[in-house]
Amino acid sequence: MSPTEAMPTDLKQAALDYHALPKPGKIATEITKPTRTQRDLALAYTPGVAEPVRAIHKDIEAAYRYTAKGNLVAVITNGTAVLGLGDVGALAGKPVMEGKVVLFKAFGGIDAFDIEVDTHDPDEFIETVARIAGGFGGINLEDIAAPHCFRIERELRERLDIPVFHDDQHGTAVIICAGLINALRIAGKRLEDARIVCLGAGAAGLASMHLLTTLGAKRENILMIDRQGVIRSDDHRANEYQREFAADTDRHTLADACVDADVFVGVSGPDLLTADVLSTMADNPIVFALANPDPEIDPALAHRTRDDVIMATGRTDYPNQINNVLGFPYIFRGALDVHARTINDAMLTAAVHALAALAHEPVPDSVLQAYEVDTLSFGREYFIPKPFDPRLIDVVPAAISQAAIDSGVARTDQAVRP
Ligand SMILES: NC(=O)C1=CN([C@@H]2O[C@H](COP(=O)(O)OP(=O)(O)OC[C@H]3O[C@@H](n4cnc5c(N)ncnc54)[C@H](OP(=O)(O)O)[C@@H]3O)[C@@H](O)[C@H]2O)C=CC1
Ligand SMILES: CC(=O)C(=O)O
Ligand SMILES: [Mg+2]
Repeated sequence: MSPTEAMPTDLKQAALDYHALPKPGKIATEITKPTRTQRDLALAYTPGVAEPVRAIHKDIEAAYRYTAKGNLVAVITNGTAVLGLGDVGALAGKPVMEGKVVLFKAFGGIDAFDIEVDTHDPDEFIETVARIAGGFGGINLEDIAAPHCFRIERELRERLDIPVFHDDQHGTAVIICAGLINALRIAGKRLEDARIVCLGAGAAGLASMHLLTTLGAKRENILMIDRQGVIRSDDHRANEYQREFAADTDRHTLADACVDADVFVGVSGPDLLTADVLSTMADNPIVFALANPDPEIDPALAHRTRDDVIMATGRTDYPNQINNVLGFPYIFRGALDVHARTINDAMLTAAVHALAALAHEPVPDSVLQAYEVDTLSFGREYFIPKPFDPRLIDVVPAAISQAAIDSGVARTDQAVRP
């Protein structure tokens, strides 16, 4: 039985009530200026509002000074890969997008709007986003299925001079890399030698394996798998993005691939890693079962199967939550603080190392209280910071802003937080 099937009905009902009451949805807008008097209105609206209009007309960079642009991110989806639920359509993706808006605000202090674009045509999607992007300081693409997500992100990056960031690719990649650096240390293994199996060769899988190789993982040690099996160089079905990882191997199935593997990364769907297959992995196997809401293997089953397993999921209710919530609020915070034009690999790498290092530091009491535990210290049950860690907002954005400045993509060389 998967964890969600095991989820009590009252929790499912509580989730529906949470979203419905006391008023529908999870977000609203907030006014930041006085609006009580005739004079307030004359400033906020006509005639006063004409002054910032003229200033921006003369110099578009003035939008950062006179509008909410600099602290505003659009969370945009087409609903084609919503969590692990698949192509549920743009509107059904809205609760997740509102959720991302909540997390941007709660963890990053960033204002965000969710936008659901109802099209399966990547060109229509790109055109829609490009035309509304100017009012935002950044674009967070969310839950857009591979392979369209790759072209959508590349073309929008080329067209826009604000960060365009596909969270499921790069946010996930950052957290997987940070978690894996630390998990490998616990296992007593090196990234350079690790034999890695990645189940899911879509947005999250391909971006994560790509970032891992830039950090030292060997491409020849990685096997990528989708519904058809291992992506091999002698089959011709791989798309242009998967071909980077097409392997010279006679292993065809997930079971073949996992024999003696050091690491399993699951970014696919529920209950796909069986106990039998986990049994064949190398000693101290690292299992990141990251599909949401149901992981590739129930952690309880994994621990019953192997007492040496080093385990993480994408969920909040188990130890070691490898989830992009640890990434996007802080990555955008660091980027917005220096009005960055883009988010590049140097910034992602800075985030990886900042997150990995923080897990080695003593854990603040507020985190222990939030998780109702007496102690947490670096080890099998804690190798990635908790989302409620109050140090994240200082440590990660600072590393991102500095990397943006050093790599020449910041508009200012001093971080300014609105
Ligand atoms: N913890 C976290 O922070 C994150 C977790 N995820 C999770 O990762 C999963 C994938 O997301 P994303 O990459 O955006 O989606 P995509 O649609 O881009 O890719 C999904 C990939 O998973 C493969 N897959 C799906 N079901 C199976 C299966 N039964 N057997 C083998 N392969 C399968 C697909 O193969 P095929 O093409 O053959 O169908 C495809 O390669 C989701 O469950 C999502 O919740 C994603 C981002 C962040
Ligand atoms: C966490 C997330 O972004 C996902 O599962 O799609
Ligand atoms: Mg997502």
